[in-house]
Amino acid sequence: MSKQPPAAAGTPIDVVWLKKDVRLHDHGPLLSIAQSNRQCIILYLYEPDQLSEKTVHGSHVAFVNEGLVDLDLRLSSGNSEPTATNSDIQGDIYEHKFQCITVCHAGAAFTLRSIHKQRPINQILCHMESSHLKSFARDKAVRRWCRHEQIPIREMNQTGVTRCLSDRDDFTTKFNKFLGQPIHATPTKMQLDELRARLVKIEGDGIELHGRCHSPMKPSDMQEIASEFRCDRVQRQHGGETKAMEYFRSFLSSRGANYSTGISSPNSSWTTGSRLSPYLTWGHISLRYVIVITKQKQEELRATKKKAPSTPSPWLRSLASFQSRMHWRSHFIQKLESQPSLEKQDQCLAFSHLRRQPDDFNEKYFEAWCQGRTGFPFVDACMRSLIHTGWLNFRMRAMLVSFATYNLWLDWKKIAGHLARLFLDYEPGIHYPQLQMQAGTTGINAMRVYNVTKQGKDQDPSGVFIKKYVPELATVPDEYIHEPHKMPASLQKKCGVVIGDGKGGNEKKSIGFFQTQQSTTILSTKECICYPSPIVDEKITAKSAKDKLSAVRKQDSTKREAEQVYLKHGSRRTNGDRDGAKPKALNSASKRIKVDNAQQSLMKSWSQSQNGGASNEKQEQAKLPAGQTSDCSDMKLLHSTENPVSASSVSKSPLITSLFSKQNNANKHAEQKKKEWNCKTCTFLNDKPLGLVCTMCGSVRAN
Ligand SMILES: Cc1cc2nc3c(=O)[nH]c(=O)nc-3n(C[C@H](O)[C@H](O)[C@H](O)COP(=O)(O)OP(=O)(O)OC[C@H]3O[C@@H](n4cnc5c(N)ncnc54)[C@H](O)[C@@H]3O)c2cc1C
Repeated sequence: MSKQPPAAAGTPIDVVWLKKDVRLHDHGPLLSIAQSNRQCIILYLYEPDQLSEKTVHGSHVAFVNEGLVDLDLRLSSGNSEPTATNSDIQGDIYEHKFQCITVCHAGAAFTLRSIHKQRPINQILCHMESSHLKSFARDKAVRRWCRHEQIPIREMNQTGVTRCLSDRDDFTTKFNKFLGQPIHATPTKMQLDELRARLVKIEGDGIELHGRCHSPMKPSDMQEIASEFRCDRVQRQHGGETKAMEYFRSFLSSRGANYSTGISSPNSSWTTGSRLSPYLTWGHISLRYVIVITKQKQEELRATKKKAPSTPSPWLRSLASFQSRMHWRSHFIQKLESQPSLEKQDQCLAFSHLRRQPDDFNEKYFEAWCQGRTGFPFVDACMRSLIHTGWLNFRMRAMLVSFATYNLWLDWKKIAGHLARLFLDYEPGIHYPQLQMQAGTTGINAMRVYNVTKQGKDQDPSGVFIKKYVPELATVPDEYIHEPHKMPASLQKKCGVVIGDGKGGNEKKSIGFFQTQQSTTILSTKECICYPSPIVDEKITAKSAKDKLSAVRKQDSTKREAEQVYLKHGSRRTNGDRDGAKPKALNSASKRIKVDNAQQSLMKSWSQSQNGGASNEKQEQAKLPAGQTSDCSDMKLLHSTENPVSASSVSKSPLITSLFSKQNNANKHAEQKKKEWNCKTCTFLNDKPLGLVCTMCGSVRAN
């Protein structure tokens, strides 16, 4: 180990600011300081403003802590191999004393300022984060401060998401370019030994840092988290790069073979799914590393297949399917990066009034859903399994959201916090676009209303999953396990389970009764265990919800707005994918976009010829990418009656004739549109031109 002289006070230092990237492999910032000869601090912060988000749960912090201990152990032992196993982490992680990582319970800008006052910062190295609004705000504040102090901040990319992406068409090219860059080498043992010698000794060097933590901070001590969420989950996955690598290895060597066929059922997906999501979210494994190593495995498999083409193997199909999902990850995160307001706002504003009318929110339904006491065994099992483990497969997550937003008619914003706290892998960039997609408010995806009873029968035919997580129903015969309320009273008695509140009461009483109980407690009357009867009629509620959504989807204004959403966010893959954004749902809109683009260029050249080449500001504006207009202004322009082109000035070529007749229709349409007005309160499009109040929400017309 080469010894460095102690830091002279005032020698500038580098700061590696760890965020959601607590790992050693493919870590640009850590490699950069490992290769340098500069003094540095490796900093991790428990940030009060970020912890106070309603989405934070103690299990998230506990998972992060395991990652910190794992990394600290590796840095301090010089054990740089990502395949190394760290048995030390199995002990009480809260006993661990940080050797290499400086951890503080304090805000980012505040801590960096404090360090800089005591030892000038030469540069800050970190990864770019595309997360919720509070983290955007935090990053902006840090960047502002860096600019003011003239401290370079290098934010490296680890997701393949592009900041300030002006055109969604460029996403894939840029993403592939990101993937094509070499994986950052893991620092060698020698580099780590040298790095350790260059770490600033905080107290030893007389540096005082507010909120310094010498050991991981327990979630139970974090006052910023609401007290009921400062706990952990019994059966969650454990954090750390070592664990992440174990999961990845076992996936590629055995578990992943039946990925394609196994991921739909909550029984099989537990093992056939990669289970990498929390590691990817918290940065304990790198996205690029997973994609590249999987690609290598795919190449090996292809080579083997060439040698023995007749040997059947599910591997290639499974890994192709897995790779698509790895790509979707960034595809979804890009949406939030490009439009952070998706956390709070409907992607397609035409749906903003839905589920937000005065009587729409039913607190009892919400509570029953949150606790897994809806009387729909499969829904309840999924919710309770999440409560225990913090993980659920994709299909069942989608089903939970579908049930909440269609059958219970709950606003996706009301359920977002609960699910985020439950998901150990909570990733805002996937969470909000997915929530909206399942709730049907994106405007560009097909409406997916899950029949929860059918899902149960398909994915858990003999009720194994249900009986595991809804033990009240353990004695129910298989033929009734999906609809226990259909059991005759005599059979209920025989099984020792009463469906309803056990008092012969009606549904509502039943919910009230269960709502006060802990989610996993089995309730009992004197003789029997109780399980609620269904809180809603599945078919009736699904139909009513579909009708309401369809009515909005059919409106021309919705379609026009959906076009804008597609331009800004839609997947450009022509075949679409089940879980990805699906242009198919927008076929007509996509066609219209093409025509409109042609119209725009024609209109521009016509107007230029009419105005002697002077540019028409409004039409220039109409050419702006969707993301650069505050609303659908470009589409409004296209349909505006200010079109300077007259029929006589147009050539009679078939293309022009057809476009011109389309333009005439558009003009007629625009006339019609002038009579419609959007409610300022609920955004509902009212078609009564002289109406003084909104038909939907009753607000007084403001325009
Ligand atoms: C309402 C809803 C909310 C969701 N919220 C999250 C979330 O907060 N964090 C999260 O990681 N996933 C989320 N997902 C996507 C998906 O359910 C999980 O990624 C998956 O279940 C994780 O298990 P796995 O690692 O075994 O996935 P695998 O099937 O093995 O997939 C590998 C990786 O690909 C990514 N991925 C898989 N499916 C999707 C998808 N549909 N969209 C985007 N990326 C995907 C994940 O990073 C995952 O780890 C959500 C899905 C829904 C329907």
